[in-house]
Amino acid sequence: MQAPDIDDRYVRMAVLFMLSLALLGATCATAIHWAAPVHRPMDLIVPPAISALYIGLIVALTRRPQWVVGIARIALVAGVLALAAPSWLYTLQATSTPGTQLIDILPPVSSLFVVLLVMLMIFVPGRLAFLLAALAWVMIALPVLAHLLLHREEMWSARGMDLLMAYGPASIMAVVLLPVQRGLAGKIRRLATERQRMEALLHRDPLTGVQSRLLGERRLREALDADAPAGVIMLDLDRFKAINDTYGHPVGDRVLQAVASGCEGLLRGEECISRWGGEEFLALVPEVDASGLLQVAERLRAAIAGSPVAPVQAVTASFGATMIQRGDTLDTVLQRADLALYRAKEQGGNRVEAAAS
Ligand SMILES: Nc1nc2c(ncn2[C@@H]2O[C@H](COP(=O)(O)OP(=O)(O)OP(=O)(O)O)[C@@H](O)[C@H]2O)c(=O)[nH]1
Repeated sequence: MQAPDIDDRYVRMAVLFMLSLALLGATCATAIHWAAPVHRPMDLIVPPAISALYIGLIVALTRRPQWVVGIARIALVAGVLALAAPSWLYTLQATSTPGTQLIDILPPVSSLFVVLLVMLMIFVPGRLAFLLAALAWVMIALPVLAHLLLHREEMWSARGMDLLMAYGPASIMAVVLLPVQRGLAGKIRRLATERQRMEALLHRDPLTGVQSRLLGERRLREALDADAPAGVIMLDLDRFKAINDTYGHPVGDRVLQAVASGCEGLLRGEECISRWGGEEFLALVPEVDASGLLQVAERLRAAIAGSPVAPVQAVTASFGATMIQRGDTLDTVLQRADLALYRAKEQGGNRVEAAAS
């Protein structure tokens, strides 16, 4: 069976809480039955046996948290059996012993039945949950309800009405409403996955596969906010229009892809490159000084110029590099890088220019 996809830690806490409560209930029942003047064999066996089992399950859960779903299911099966035994036994006793009323002798376990159904709906996947809920209802609720319907004076008593509500409408509500909640939870999970997918798409440039401008701007803002040295390099392919015009757009696309992946491959650690527009890219270089930044730019320039993309004979790019300065905004730092890039273009391209500080 597939484990439900809910937050693991929360589920473990909930199961531990449920087991502890059940243990407390079973221990109290054990003490009460031992102290009672009349000892029925079942009262002396079921509560201590359940207590021992739940102690074992709590120990197992603390040692092997990853077993949580299996442990919860064992607890559920034990719970069904522990609730079914008194239901049948006390009903038979009340029916067969004149003067004995079921509402007087049945232990106060009807609310536990509703809790059991809720846990079933949470921990058992798909249709099996409904099947088990129906089985639990037949094993636990049916004998009590049948007895009450056949003994109207018991049914109309306060305890009788309480049992009727718990084993009737309250149980049905749990079985009907929880799958609705489960469906909504599934929908929320699907939406979250879809959102992650959309975000991933927004963060990648579809043609080159490097970071999108959106993510690039976000990283640049983070660098502006951080109190650490960093620099940016704006690069623009030289005479790219001519490449498109001569060899066609598909070749131009291949050049962009080759340049992007080549540059990305040369960057290290936290350094990153984003496609800024058409044939323009922006590299962000954290933890660098001015001369280190120029070295990175020079490395990129040489790599592009040294790796022609067939059939294009020569691919080169111009670079404008600037350090991020105190008080810079996105606009001011980009403007400085742009001006430096413009100077590199003016001087014939295939060169790196540092921004005037
Ligand atoms: N193949 C291809 N071409 C693109 C893409 N985006 C923009 N371009 C082209 O890039 C060219 C940019 O031309 P320009 O701005 O004149 O730049 P340039 O020819 O490189 O000139 P300089 O920058 O001055 O060297 C245009 O022809 C655009 O159509 C793209 O995704 N794929």
